[in-house]
Amino acid sequence: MTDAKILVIDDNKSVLSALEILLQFEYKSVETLFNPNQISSFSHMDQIDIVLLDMNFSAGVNTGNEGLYWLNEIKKKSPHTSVIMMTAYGAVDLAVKALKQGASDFVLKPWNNERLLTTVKSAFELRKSKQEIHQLKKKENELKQVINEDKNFIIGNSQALTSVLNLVRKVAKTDVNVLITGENGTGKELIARELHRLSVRKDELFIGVDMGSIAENLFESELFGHMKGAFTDAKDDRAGKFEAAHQGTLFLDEMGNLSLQMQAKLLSAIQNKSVVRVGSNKSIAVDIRLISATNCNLPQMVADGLFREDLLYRINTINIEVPPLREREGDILILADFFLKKFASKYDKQGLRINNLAQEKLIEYPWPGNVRELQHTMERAVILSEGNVLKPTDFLLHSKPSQSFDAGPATLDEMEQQMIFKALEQHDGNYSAAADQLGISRQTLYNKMKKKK
Ligand SMILES: Nc1ncnc2c1ncn2[C@@H]1O[C@H](COP(=O)(O)OP(=O)(O)OP(=O)(O)O)[C@@H](O)[C@H]1O
Repeated sequence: MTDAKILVIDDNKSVLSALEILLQFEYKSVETLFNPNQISSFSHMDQIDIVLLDMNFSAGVNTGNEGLYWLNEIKKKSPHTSVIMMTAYGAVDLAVKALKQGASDFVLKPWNNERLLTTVKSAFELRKSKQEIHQLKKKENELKQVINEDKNFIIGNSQALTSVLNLVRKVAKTDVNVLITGENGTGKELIARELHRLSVRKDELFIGVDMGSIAENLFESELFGHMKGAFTDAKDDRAGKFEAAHQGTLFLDEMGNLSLQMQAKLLSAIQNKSVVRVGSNKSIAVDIRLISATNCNLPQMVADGLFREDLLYRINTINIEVPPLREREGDILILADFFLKKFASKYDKQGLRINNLAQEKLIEYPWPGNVRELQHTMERAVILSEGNVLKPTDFLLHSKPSQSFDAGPATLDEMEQQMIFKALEQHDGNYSAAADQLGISRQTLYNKMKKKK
């Protein structure tokens, strides 16, 4: 017995009882209505899976208009209920009209029992898959909301940041490709998320890809996807980041870290607005808004033969330069206060404040690691704080080695961070040079920085 609810509506009582008997053998619940006027007061239409609806109710009238009218009323009450129209006058144009208005099928009277049961069965299958799609869409939307959640409060009111945000507002509504440049930790990803949040694509996904951390041999599979069996670890068909971002925004971070070979593949996908999964030969169209970011000087890299000019041209329709924190002096204390409150609440240390001397220290410091460094500095100060007032000695700042190393790092992690900041500072934020000095790969350095985000 199928767990479905059927409603039969017909002004002919013998039709009602014949259908009731027939359907009761197959379906768990069969209800009948003799008068279509009862449809308006029928309280649980949204729980009915299938309605079998007569097209002609008033005796002697066979235009089918009453049926179409009631079809409409049912759909208004419960859009996902499947309605099968029944008529003794098998006019094709009427059937077409009913189907156009949302009926799922058509049955001619007198009906053939077997055919009618098959029609009801298919209508029920259709109703089930529609319900599933509806549920999936609902889940998808909920997921999208969670994923796109407002992680991004852009804090600060310096002139430099205000100009950036004005540009962001202007550019967000368009679909042009944007390149965001600026030192590490200045807030480039936050700006990219803001562009997405203010765009027409805001209800779709924002997919971020860290180009610096993708190994060369996995590049194509990560970005364009793969087919099952395309390589040893390809256990299933998988969509890449481009496909995942379809209709949304694709954010490619650390663009300066791509080899020339990766650049060529990327350019081709951007130009063709399509991707081919590894192991397939079918091209899949993708509609994405592309935002890229880098801390490298790409025009200089073009001049040095390290970056393709045609790719730079493609990704850089509009350039948004995020200034370093030392050029946004007005933002330092506002950000410090923001992070102070955030971590005070996280570590249950409400009521903390920064004294004047410490505030001066924060303002004077050049913040080579920018906002990210300020964030870590505040977190550490909050964790280690003993009283309610944070003093200069509570802030361990790395650009003055004598100070910071004399004070001594609190943990191994801290020491690692100090060394990383110091190396980055010595090499003007150049990851490769800093990694060389530290004796680790650029990717490892990168992961260690990101781990602290
Ligand atoms: N104006 C801001 N307001 C609040 N938080 C900020 C701001 N700018 C940056 N942050 C925070 O600082 C951290 C670093 O920012 P983000 O990752 O956007 O920088 P980035 O320039 O993309 O860094 P990278 O170049 O290393 O990828 C994040 O935790 C971010 O939330």
